[in-house]
Amino acid sequence: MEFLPREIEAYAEAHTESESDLLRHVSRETHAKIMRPRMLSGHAQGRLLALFSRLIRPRRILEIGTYTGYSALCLCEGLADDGLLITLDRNEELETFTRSIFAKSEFASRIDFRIGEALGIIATLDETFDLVFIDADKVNYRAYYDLIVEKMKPGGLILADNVLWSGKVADPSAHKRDKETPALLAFNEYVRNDPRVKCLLLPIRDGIMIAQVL
Ligand SMILES: C[S@@+](CC[C@H](N)C(=O)[O-])C[C@H]1O[C@@H](n2cnc3c(N)ncnc32)[C@H](O)[C@@H]1O
Repeated sequence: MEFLPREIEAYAEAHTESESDLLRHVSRETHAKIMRPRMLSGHAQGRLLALFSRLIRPRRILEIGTYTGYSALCLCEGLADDGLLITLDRNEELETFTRSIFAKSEFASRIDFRIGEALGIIATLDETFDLVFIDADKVNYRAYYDLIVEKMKPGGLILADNVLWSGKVADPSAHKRDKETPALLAFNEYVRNDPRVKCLLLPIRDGIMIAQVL
């Protein structure tokens, strides 16, 4: 499914800050060589992630679901001078490709890329975060959120991608067709009712839940 009519997407992108040469390279190489390139955040969403990061100037960012590094590089754009981004992915087959992308970046020394199951790694992190991007397996979103919300600095942002799941969350006939839709329905409801945060479900691309921790 296209998230937006193609001509609208093209118009919006034409009136949005361009991608850097490195981000264009990541996108091109991912589409040419890697399975499921649709998972990559892409131009408009990447610019939004970069904007959030530049507004917050985070010292610590956590990303759950690195894939080929596109969104990680966008999130790094606002890092404070002594800032660090930790990014996690369980797919060992992507490691060499993604490390080679990070090595080309001005942020290479400030990216801590870890391979493994996200739940296990997050539980070991003894950090507090200013910005978190959840973009891994949808069935674990609630578990990631619960682990992370306790590790957030006041005012910090938790962003969760794909919370509209191609519109299935708003289509009752689709609610039982896969395991992701009920998990995302429960996640969106949980965040909406969580007194620890203020939230906005932003219907850009596949939907981003934005939760600001009080
Ligand atoms: C949608 S992609 C991430 C895209 C990337 N954030 C971007 O915007 O360019 C999801 C990634 O999460 C990883 N993933 C899925 N389940 C995971 C888990 N339980 N632990 C760690 N990584 C996981 C997958 O291997 C995949 O690379």
